[in-house]
Amino acid sequence: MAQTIDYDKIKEASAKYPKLKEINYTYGTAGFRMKAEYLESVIFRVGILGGLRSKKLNSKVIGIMITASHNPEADNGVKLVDPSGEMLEQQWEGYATQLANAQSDDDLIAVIKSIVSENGIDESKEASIVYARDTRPSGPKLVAALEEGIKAINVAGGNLGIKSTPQLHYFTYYLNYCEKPAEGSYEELADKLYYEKFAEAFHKAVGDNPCLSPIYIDAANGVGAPKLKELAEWINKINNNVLKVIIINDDINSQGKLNFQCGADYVKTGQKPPFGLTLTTEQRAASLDGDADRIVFYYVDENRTFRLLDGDKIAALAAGFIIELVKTSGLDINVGVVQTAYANGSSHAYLEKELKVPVACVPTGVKYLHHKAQEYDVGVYFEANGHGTVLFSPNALNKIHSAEKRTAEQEKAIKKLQALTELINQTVGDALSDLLFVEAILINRQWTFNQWNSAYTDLPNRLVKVVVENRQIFKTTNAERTLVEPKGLQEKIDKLVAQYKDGRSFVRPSGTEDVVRVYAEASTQKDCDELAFKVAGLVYDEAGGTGGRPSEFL
Ligand SMILES: CC(=O)N[C@H]1[C@@H](OP(=O)(O)O)O[C@H](CO)[C@@H](O)[C@@H]1O
Ligand SMILES: [Mg+2]
Repeated sequence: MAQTIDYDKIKEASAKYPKLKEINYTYGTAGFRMKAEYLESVIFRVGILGGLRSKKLNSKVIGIMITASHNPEADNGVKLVDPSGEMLEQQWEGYATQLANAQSDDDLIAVIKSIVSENGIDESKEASIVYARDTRPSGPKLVAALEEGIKAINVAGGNLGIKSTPQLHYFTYYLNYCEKPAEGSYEELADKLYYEKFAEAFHKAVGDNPCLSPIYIDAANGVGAPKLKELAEWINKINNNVLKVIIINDDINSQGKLNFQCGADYVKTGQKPPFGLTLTTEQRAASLDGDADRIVFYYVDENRTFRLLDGDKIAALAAGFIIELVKTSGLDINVGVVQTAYANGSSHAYLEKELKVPVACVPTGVKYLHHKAQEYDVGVYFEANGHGTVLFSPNALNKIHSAEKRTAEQEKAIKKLQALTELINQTVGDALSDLLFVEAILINRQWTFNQWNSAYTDLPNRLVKVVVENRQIFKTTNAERTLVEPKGLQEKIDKLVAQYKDGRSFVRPSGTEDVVRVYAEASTQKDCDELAFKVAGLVYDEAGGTGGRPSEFL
């Protein structure tokens, strides 16, 4: 197919997807995300942008995912994925915003032409895109808009159908950097290659250790339900019963249920089990989010206290296991952990003092964590909310996969490391891959959740939202832990924090919601709540709080 850009064709197609005048779109931390009915023109244009990006990168395949993750079912969103499976490069986020906001069809053409000229894009280059969607009812209509965009810019598009976000990331990477698949539809291949890879790696990582008790998985009534079911079947086809998952909240066809009173975000924020799950002390459970790229684990202890094993706990488990294997193997590989300011203070202290591993703190948003993690041979990164993965550098992969002349013990450790490099989805945080590697570590250690949890005790913490007139006036530094503006506010926060044992609090504008977030922790829940609501009250009173002062603010 000749793939030159036909601007008249784009203009004609664009007329069917006029921009909604009153809306100002921003490609934020998680791409474009809002009520689904506002997104058609945006997604049409994202199809065009994907074509331009592919042409710019010498015909490499670009991924596009239509999802709004843990948001309510009525929302939707879209994000682009670069050829290696990473998030879209930052400069192009700006182009995405410009394209989405072009008012008329002529403006749109002008923006496209400026992107072409700024980037020296060869318009005649071949280009291709693969795209997928989650289970939201608005998905098919938005896919149709995307396909119109892809057609308008005359590039090849491959529809993967319903997939988890990490599957789309992995398949995009696969098409660009692995053997080209010989036959079969992309929709089927994107499942098969994924299941095959992770099922085999899981068996390698588990070895012949005895398996654990069943784990209940709350799939948030999202795409994780069918995908995990198939993945588990694939795993148990190789060796029956090695992974026993009981999937709940698996109804992907029922209106309004997606992420409703269930899912990783609900459990993490509310510190309680999802709808449909009453836990006994023996039960192990985990929750995915709506597009299956986050996971948190939990159980109730012998006092019937709910215990959450969040992203910080996953990072500690993974780092501890990998460090031990690296030591035993005798390989010269460094390990580092990357967190954000939301990581619990106890987890930070445990990593630095007990595991003696370097810990970096970066601004919120997976792309910052991912990039920082690339600086280590093995970079473990997790947001407290359960989104994260482990990256092995080319240097580390080379050492792990070509180590020779070792003792039996070293050999065993190296084999485990090799298995982990395959078991972990290194393109992006992946709830299903994370589930498998957590289970593999626990199986190797023969640990209960309680043993995993005992590494350190979380400091009580509280996250509060404050609605303000203009969140753009909040400027931070020091990986978002210190406010620079509004001037003088940080000093006042510091004075409050100083009144509490183990007190810590910081304030930052959200990148995904029109609110300012206040985080606080302290040695008791009572102190921590008091600190959080005092800081929230301070922000409300001194920095343009609006919509009524919530009664709990102090
Ligand atoms: C405190 C918190 O959980 N923040 C979330 C949230 O970002 P905010 O910028 O805080 O709105 O959404 C991001 C995208 O999903 C996620 O990466 C991040 O961890
Ligand atoms: Mg998600």
